[in-house]
Amino acid sequence: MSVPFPRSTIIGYPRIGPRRELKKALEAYWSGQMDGESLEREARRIREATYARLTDLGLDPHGSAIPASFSLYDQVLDTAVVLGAVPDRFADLPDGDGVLDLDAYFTLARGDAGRPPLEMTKWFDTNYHYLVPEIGEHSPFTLSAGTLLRDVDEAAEAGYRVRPTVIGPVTFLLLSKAAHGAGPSFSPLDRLDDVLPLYADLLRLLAGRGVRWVQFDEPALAADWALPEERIREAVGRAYGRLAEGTEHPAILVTTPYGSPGTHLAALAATGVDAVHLDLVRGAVPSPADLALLWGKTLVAGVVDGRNVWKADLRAAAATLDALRTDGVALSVATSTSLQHVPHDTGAEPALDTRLRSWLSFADQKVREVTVLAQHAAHPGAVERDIAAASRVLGERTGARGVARPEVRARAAALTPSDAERRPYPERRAAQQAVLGLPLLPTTTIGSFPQTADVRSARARKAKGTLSEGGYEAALQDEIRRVIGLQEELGFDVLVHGEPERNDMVQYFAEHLEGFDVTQHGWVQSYGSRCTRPSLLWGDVARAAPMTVPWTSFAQSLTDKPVKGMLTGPVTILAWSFVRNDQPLAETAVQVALALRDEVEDLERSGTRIIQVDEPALRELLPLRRAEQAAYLDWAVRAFRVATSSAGPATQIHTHLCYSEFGAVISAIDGLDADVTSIEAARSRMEVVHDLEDHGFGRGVGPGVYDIHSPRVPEAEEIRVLLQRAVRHIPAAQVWVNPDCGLKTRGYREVEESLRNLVDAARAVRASASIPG
Ligand SMILES: Nc1nc2c(c(=O)[nH]1)N[C@@H](CNc1ccc(C(=O)N[C@@H](CCC(=O)N[C@@H](CCC(=O)N[C@@H](CCC(=O)O)C(=O)O)C(=O)O)C(=O)O)cc1)CN2
Ligand code: MET
Ligand SMILES: [Zn+2]
Repeated sequence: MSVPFPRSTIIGYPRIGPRRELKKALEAYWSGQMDGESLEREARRIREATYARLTDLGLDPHGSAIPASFSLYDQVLDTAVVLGAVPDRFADLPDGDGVLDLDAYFTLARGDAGRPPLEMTKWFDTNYHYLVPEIGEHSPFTLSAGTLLRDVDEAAEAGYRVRPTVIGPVTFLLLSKAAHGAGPSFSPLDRLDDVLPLYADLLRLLAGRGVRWVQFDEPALAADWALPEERIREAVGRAYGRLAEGTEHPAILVTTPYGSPGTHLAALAATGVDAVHLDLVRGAVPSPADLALLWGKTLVAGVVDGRNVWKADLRAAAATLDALRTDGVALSVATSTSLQHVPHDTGAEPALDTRLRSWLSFADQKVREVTVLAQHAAHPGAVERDIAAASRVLGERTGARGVARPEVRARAAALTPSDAERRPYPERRAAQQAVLGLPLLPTTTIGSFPQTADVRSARARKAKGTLSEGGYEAALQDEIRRVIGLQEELGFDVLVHGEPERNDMVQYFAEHLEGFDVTQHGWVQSYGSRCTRPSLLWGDVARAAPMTVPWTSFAQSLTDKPVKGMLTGPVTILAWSFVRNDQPLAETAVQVALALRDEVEDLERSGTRIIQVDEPALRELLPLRRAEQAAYLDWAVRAFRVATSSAGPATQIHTHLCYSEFGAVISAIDGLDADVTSIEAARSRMEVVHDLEDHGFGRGVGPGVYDIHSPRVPEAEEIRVLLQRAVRHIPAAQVWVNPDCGLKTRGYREVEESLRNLVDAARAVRASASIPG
């Protein structure tokens, strides 16, 4: 019999540190300013501080309630390393005593001169990015559990019995891609039987270290995949049937965050696993029949939202827990997902409006909510005061000024279909060509130029008050002058102002729109050491004044070439913010769209002839279950069109997409009705042009020809080959030439050279392309 599962837990905690200590240590190490020993020491300090903090907040330090969920870079990479699933090109990396050396680990994550890193992609429907393991038909697996064992021992030394967390075998293989050279019918899940013995060995090793509970994360069970559902269900049953066999292993918790496991729940419940976690925020509350399946196990009820920052409705959560009370099923309380998606502590935000702050719950506050609800589950009525206090706050939030603004709602309600409709494309195309007179294969960039240390430091000094508004503005104008000058010198056809005024493409707009607030320290890991501060969208959204017009107009005053206005689209603004949870996303999207519509009108009025509205997160919010996708794409496309459709026919609307595979949503992209769509393509060697061709995409497209995620400078010849490939599949008259994405994370040296090569390549192809019609 296993030891009981703790009454309260969380399934993961932020790793970056309350003041981004891990980010700073990693970047210092990578730049050679910190040695490996110091980095390891800092990481250990962060882990121990986390255990101490979680103990203070009420998790049992000895009862396996604290997850050992730390990672130096990414949890999927960590599991790949545990399984020895390292692609061939890294075969020569040193691996001493079962612990991959630090530099080897970072080489997998970041690549080196001769080797590209593992590919990075979105983690479910979040703004977190994981590294994609590459699994071939015969890739060897070898257990390398050193880091996991070290974490357990180190915690024990400090007085904690923690719960190791690993990505479960089904999710690990579903998230992997087939290694280069695998047959067309191969899928990494075919290797399930080859990884299970390693997982079983791992369990034995952990048991030997005194571990009582192990957590296997299986978020993949909450999504639909290309493989048939039965195939995955069978894999779940086989995997956990095997791992839960016998008694010589720690008890097993399987988590299913980000949605409902659907029919996989029965498969899981039929195995000997000891506890199952359900996401009861995004996923459905199980029926009595489903509950009966869990007889003899612990149901770890994820009732506290791990994706959002609003104080929990404790009364509703308590009612959910009451409904789950079932004979023979032990109940434990948890978060719906890992807390890696939320900032550490609202206590770090003294500058935030006190009213708004009282509505918020970051990671540390959520741990408290979990422990309060666990007390309710054990002794109904015991925490009535806390529950009543939470309801009071919720009531205040509902009635607070700015949360429901009649004029904003009336405007959204008055929208008609024609407000989301522009003139037919052929008419627009002719009008735009008359105004713009662009050459074949026009060249442009995606918007941002390198964010220099000077620009960031100017922004930090302005925030501190040591640089005046005027001084800041002058510094940014200097930067815009440099960016315009550079683009003119390089010979670009459509220029940008470079976005130096933006700390982040979403936060900048949040700082200028009503209904939003921003935090000082609310950082959330996006990938590796990179973080964002998601904005807080708490009220009805409206635009008080133009947000971008002065910068764009200033840039336009410096050149005769057209300067593109640059906005972030409604879906992306929602995806990268913490959004109010008291109304459907679709309604909030329309409000943001209307605020952007005002900006589009002002840009147009000030003489801007081209306006780009970025939607890199269009694919990110796509529901994990197919059945819900059409409804989402419908409102997402409509929001974009509401934002852009007031533009006259001669105004050219661009959009930009990146950070995802867009093949699955090509129809929706077409539905945006943008005149020009730039889309990430260089990293995948132009694969997307096939999707565009098959779809018969009829308007302008700029498949990226320069991978901006790496400091490598592409040769003109290489870019020319990509462009040639593009014009073989898409009529040259439709093709634009641009990088994959913005240049803000790059340095000027490599950018200048790369852009010069890009313009050279465009000229070469222009000279050779036949102009149809
Ligand atoms: N929100 C969002 N999500 C996104 C993206 C994106 O651009 N934005 N891109 C995709 C990939 N994700 C990314 C996420 C973050 C970064 C990134 O570079 N983040 C920066 C922070 C950018 C920022 O907010 N900068 C601020 C504040 C920077 C800062 O740390 N300031 C220092 C002081 C600065 C100084 O004195 O030099 C401090 O506060 O301590 C600014 O420029 O003003 C980082 O982690 O370092 C890149 C890609 C998908 N999701
Ligand atoms: N306009 C933005 C930029 O160039 C688009 C970025 S998409 C992540 O940075
Ligand atoms: Zn982009």
